[in-house]
Amino acid sequence: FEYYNVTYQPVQRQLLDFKKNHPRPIGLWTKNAGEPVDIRDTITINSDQFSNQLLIDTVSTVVSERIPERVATAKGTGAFGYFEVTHDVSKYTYAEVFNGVGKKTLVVARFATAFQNKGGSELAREMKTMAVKFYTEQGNLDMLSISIPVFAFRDPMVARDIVHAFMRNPQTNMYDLTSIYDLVTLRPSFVHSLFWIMSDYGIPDGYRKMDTFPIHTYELSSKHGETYYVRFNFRTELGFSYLTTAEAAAIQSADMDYFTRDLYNAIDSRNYPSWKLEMDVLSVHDLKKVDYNPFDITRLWKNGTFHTVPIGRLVLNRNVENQFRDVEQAAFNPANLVPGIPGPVDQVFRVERMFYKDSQNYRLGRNHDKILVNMPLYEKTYVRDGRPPVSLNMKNAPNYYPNSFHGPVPYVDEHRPWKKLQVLQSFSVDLEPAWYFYNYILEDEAHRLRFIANIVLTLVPVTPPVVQRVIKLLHMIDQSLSERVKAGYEVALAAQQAVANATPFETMSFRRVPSAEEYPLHEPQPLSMNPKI
Ligand code: HEM
Repeated sequence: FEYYNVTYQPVQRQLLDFKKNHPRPIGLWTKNAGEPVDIRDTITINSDQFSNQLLIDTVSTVVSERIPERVATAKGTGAFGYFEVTHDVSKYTYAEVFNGVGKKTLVVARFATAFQNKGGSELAREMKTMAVKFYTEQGNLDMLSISIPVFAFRDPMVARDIVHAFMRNPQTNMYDLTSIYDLVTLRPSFVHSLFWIMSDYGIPDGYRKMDTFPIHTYELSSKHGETYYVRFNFRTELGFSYLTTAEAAAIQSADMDYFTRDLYNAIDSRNYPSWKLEMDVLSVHDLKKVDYNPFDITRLWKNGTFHTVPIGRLVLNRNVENQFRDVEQAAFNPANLVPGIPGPVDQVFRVERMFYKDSQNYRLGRNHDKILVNMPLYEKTYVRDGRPPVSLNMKNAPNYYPNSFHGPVPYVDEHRPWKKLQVLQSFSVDLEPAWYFYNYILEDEAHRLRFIANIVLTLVPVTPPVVQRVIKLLHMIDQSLSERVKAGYEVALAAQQAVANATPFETMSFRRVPSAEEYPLHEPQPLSMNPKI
């Protein structure tokens, strides 16, 4: 391998690496049913194509390679790794995965950017995500987390509207800032998360360098029957770092896959990305004292009302070998919980419990839990049949419950809490968290300026009545913020106008090749009137 150039990035030399690891062809090529391929079948021009099974296999499989992309977080990548318990948290939960310092659990993690389609840009200013599936001895625990600590809404009814407004316009097929700001001003619960996105937290410098937050307030139970309410945080051990809008734009012009590249290269070079997992804790006693709703996923918990407990480390140390098999087919479901973690109690979670399954049934099929990457370490169910994969389909075991013939039996979880908190939420929107964010979470004037510049930049293409509503909403949050955004917006608009005036738009034909247009066969026909339009 004289041509093996070690200065290539790992992503660029994957094929060379494969060849290095396999000095000879990996075997005989076969048709789909296993018959070895004769070399004369590989070229089909002027042959009896209908008798060529290789051709039929090839074309019929390539045309059906695609499955629906995820409706959100379609553009992503993933890796395997492990979670190691570093602190004793048995006081809070009896979940095996978090018990026993030094204990390691295999995980698969998927990273994505929220609203891009599969081929989209990772440099977009939007939420990034990390979903982790812990293959625990008590079943899969899935934690879905996002790169900012608050969510956009707490009424699940708007889940569809955020997907529609933040993704492509049905006519123009373009991302449309007008629809985004329109929805934000009509549903002001969005504004707090939008503020986080408009700040430096909106474009982290790659997946490795972002903190992520599972958002919901989870109920935990201890083996002594105590209940705790916690918010988990994954804190990157590399330290959070971000890209400015200008830096991101510069990178994007050359590399829309910057985050994927960075993650793959780092893992391949053994710079394993890692996060500390910790939790902010409120006891039932604390819960009664707080003057805010700790289950509201659009707001932060107030400093001084909770304490933080470290749990362990997440380390990603193995790139996946096949993205489709292990990442595209991965089905993360926040309802996949384990004993000791009864899970979130808010109303958004209740809807997630129902509809992640729905999305995965649609995307991957009803038996998605039997796809290799989703299979738990141990599983015995009464689920049978349906579209493949069916795995062993429980072979000849009894297929109904209860039965008296030794099919799988339930156990008694002695520590399971017998009370369930019922959380009621109010519809009113509190703008104080957004005010607090602008004045206190943005740590200095320089960050505030970048934040304002990012808002201004995104307002320029928005239709003026919606801009007015944005300014009004900002005014209700903080008067000086709205004045600064308004002033910046007017300057940006004037600058844009000046540029437009200086360079009048001209159309020019660059056609170099003859085309049918130049040799019309018939006069253009008027479009027939379609009564349905
Ligand atoms: C009613 C509320 C919600 C709905 C309807 C919803 C819907 C969805 C859907 C349909 C997917 C694609 C799932 C798939 O096909 O595999 C998804 C992915 C995701 N969602 Fe949500 N979501 C909701 C709330 C949340 C919340 C509160 C979080 C915060 C942690 C969240 C974080 C994520 C993440 C991290 C992914 C990516 C999973 C992956 O990488 O495969 N979602 N969501």
